[in-house]
Amino acid sequence: MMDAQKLVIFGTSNILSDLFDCALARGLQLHKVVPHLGEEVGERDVSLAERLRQLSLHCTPPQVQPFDAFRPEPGELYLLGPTTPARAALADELTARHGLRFHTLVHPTAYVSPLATLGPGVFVGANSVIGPGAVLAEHVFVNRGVTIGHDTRIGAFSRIQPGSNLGGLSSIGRGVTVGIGATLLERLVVGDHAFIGAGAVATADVPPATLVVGIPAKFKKTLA
Ligand SMILES: CC(=O)SCCNC(=O)CCNC(=O)[C@H](O)C(C)(C)COP(=O)(O)OP(=O)(O)OC[C@H]1O[C@@H](n2cnc3c(N)ncnc32)[C@H](O)[C@@H]1OP(=O)(O)O
Repeated sequence: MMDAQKLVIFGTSNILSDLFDCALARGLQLHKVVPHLGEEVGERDVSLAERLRQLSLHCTPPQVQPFDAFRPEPGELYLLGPTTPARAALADELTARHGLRFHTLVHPTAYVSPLATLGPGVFVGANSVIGPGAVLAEHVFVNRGVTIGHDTRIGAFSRIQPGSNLGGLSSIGRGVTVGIGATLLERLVVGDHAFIGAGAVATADVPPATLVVGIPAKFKKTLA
């Protein structure tokens, strides 16, 4: 029998359990978690230790390895743990140190058109649908229950939060966040590092590094 492929996750975030869930649903072995920067656990967050304790009730939890002790081993698959656009620096560091090639992880309940293209490091969560001709650049994070319309392109390190719907023929920049439950009409251009607030309906193009909120989505502030 072939050994299961071994998933290594770099950095932690509140989304870690979704990555565990998806990996298990895909039959991957949870091999290692390699924390990056010190973990900030807010009052309403769940710590890595607690996540691993909960996981150990179901399966063998991954080993936690310090960042500097990590060395690549054969049979490993690599994914980033944090979902903020700031994780671009982590990807760069791992590429520079170890020349890693990142895995593309898709939940088995997601539908990805065979005519779509997913870059390395992309995650697609449960029940999401990626339409034909869609192109997701490296490390795009698609949460649960998202739809991406046909021919829409999404730049590297963008994250699309649960239940949001993106129309077709749009161009979404790099490091963009689409908040939970937002809707973007078709044929839009969203600039790099823009933020579409939760529940917004974007009916027009969004300039780079701009927060828009509401229905229809309006300019709220320029982001640093
Ligand atoms: C599995 C999971 O849990 S995934 C979770 C995913 N989470 C999300 O998608 C959340 C996305 N976050 C948001 O939408 C947030 O509201 C943010 C990031 C836009 C808030 O940004 P901040 O810079 O903190 O804005 P702040 O809270 O200071 O609000 C600024 C103004 O915008 C308003 N505002 C903020 N968010 C929204 C929103 N989504 N819709 C309407 N108005 C909003 C605030 O009421 C405030 O208005 P005011 O100036 O009249 O007082």
